Amino acid sequence: FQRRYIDRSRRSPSPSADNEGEGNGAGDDEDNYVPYVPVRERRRLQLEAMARRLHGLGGGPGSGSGGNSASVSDANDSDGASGDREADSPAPEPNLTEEKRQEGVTLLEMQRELKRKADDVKESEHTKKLKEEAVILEFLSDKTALKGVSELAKGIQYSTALRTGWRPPRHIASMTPIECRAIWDKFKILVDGSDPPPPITTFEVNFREMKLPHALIRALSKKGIEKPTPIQVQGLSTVLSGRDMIGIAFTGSGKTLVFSLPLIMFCMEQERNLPFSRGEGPYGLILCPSRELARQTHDIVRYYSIALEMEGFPSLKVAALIGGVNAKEQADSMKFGVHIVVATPGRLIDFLNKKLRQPAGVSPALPQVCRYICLDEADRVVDSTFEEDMRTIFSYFKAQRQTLLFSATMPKKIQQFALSALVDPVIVNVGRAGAASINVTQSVEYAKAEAKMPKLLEALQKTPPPVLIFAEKKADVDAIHEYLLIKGVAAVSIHGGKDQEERKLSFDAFRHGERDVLVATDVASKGLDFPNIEHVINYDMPADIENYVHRIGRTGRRTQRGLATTFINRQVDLSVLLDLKHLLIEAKQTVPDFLAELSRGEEDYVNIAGEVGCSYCGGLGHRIADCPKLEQKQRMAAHSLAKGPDYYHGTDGADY
Ligand SMILES: Nc1ncnc2c1ncn2[C@@H]1O[C@H](COP(=O)(O)OP(=O)(O)OP(=O)(O)O)[C@@H](O)[C@H]1O
Repeated sequence: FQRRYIDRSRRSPSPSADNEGEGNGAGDDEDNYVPYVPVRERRRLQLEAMARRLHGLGGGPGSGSGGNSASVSDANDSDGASGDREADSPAPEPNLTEEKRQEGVTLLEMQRELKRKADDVKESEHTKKLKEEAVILEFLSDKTALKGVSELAKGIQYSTALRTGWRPPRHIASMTPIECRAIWDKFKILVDGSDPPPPITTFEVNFREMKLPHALIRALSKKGIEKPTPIQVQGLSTVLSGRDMIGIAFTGSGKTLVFSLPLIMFCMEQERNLPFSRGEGPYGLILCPSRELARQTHDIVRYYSIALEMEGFPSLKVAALIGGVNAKEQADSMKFGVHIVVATPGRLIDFLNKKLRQPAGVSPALPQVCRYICLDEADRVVDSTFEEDMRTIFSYFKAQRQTLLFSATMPKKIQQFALSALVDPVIVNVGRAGAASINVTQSVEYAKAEAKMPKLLEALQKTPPPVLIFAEKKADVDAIHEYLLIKGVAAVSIHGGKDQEERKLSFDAFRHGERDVLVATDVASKGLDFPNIEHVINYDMPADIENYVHRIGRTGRRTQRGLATTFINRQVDLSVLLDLKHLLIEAKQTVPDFLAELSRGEEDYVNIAGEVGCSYCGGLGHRIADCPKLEQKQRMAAHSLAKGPDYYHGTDGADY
């Protein structure tokens, strides 16, 4: 299994991989066969030989038994990486050792000197690698800013964040930096950016802390929401203060409320001051990568705004612009003014480009008055729609707005892309961007293609329903769905090839517990919050590790625990498997032997000076220079140049 992967690797194998993957050359020349000696053993033999040589020379300072044993134990104590290098580097020549010995240098000192040199080499290699990566990243970043056309034309550069009427209560605002840091440390929150607003640790009922209305606190309470999660502790005060923000936190950790609640509060304030009239709005725009997620977010925003309206607050109009649904009806719903629009990017662009017939009175340039834009699952939105589409959307803005990006996975590349749209942002991290939720137990099983279906039935026995099954291809989703129905399992399915009505029916049946199993492509992997999913089964490993993180994040939400089972086999790309291996290690999960054995020497560069993994896709098992996703994207971009701009559209990724 391992050999196959090493053979399929696009990179030239490392010397150690050559040794391990001797299948290629084995038998070519049996006379030349040299048995493999493990590194630790080689190092021990070398040290023994050196010690013998020193004994043979009659001893001296540091060469007595005490000196030797100190050298050996010191070498054994050193970490594996440096040990490997020492073992691979040639042993000191006997005459050199003798020379040094005569200079009074002990074996221990020589050993330390060798280690220091090896570390220096390693450090300069790492610095070089980091510089190379910065150049690649720089090369990949398009210099066209994510801004409105008029801003670009007039050279407008905003330097301060928008101001809102919200202020933290005095006892919170007066917290010292040390007090803030203590809260961040307690909740494991990393905050970056100038002068971040203070964290707030409770949704205090009597207006004192987050200053949310009682009606909203009650509506939260009805959903079992009493205390803020870590991303809410820092995120809500940041957004309520009007600051731009990048919010990164585990799947199921409550990011949706961080951008929804402040937006509702801002719209209430607007509506109170100057009610929206016919054709006006929206004030806020939320972009989602899939229709189902857009619908879910729309429903959440409606739930809280209706709860407020029932208690005497102004009525807010919330509209959805979602592909696959009657466009005229959607446009009509905005006729009388709209406060908040939740959209998928494709339908929004059609709307902005006036491809859709708009009823009289509806503003053709939607974001003209828009002061708030949020990209939920931001990396997925940008990834699936392309940066160009984002530029189109941003080009319609006419004034400064508050810009927010949220996701559980947010590679550096995406953060860099977004920076031109952000003004003095605050970056809030709870856990590493791209880390899997710690509430999910991850199990990885080897399954040959033909054994997957029976194994699926076995996996379904592991937990009670509801269970989500993911597959990469639409055809596989259909095949699994049919198989499960034949076996008597109450299953439904969704993918990008089904019409919207069918998708909605399946989705609702599963959400309301009328069906036990939902089989889906990645359209259902991002952001969807089905209640109490017990088990996520990956019928196949997704082509990129971020999708894996999103898929398994459909279970283990809030504080619940969940199980994820993933089938892998030799068809999976080596890079993706290495990403998976390191993700499992990071999450302290059991790594099966067949995965643990896979290696191409990546351990040495998974973490370079604190920079972990690939800055393009976030995978932990490779660096940007070896990123399979980047490679594929560039190949596809070359194709699309030949085929025209619509080449990508219509896939499950671009779920318009
Ligand atoms: N403070 C809270 N206490 C308890 N439950 C909460 C809290 N905040 C949100 N929730 C609930 O947690 C669930 C997950 O929230 P949400 O969908 O916002 O997560 P997310 O971080 O956006 O996940 P994903 O990355 O998958 O999109 C929802 O059911 C939500 O109602």
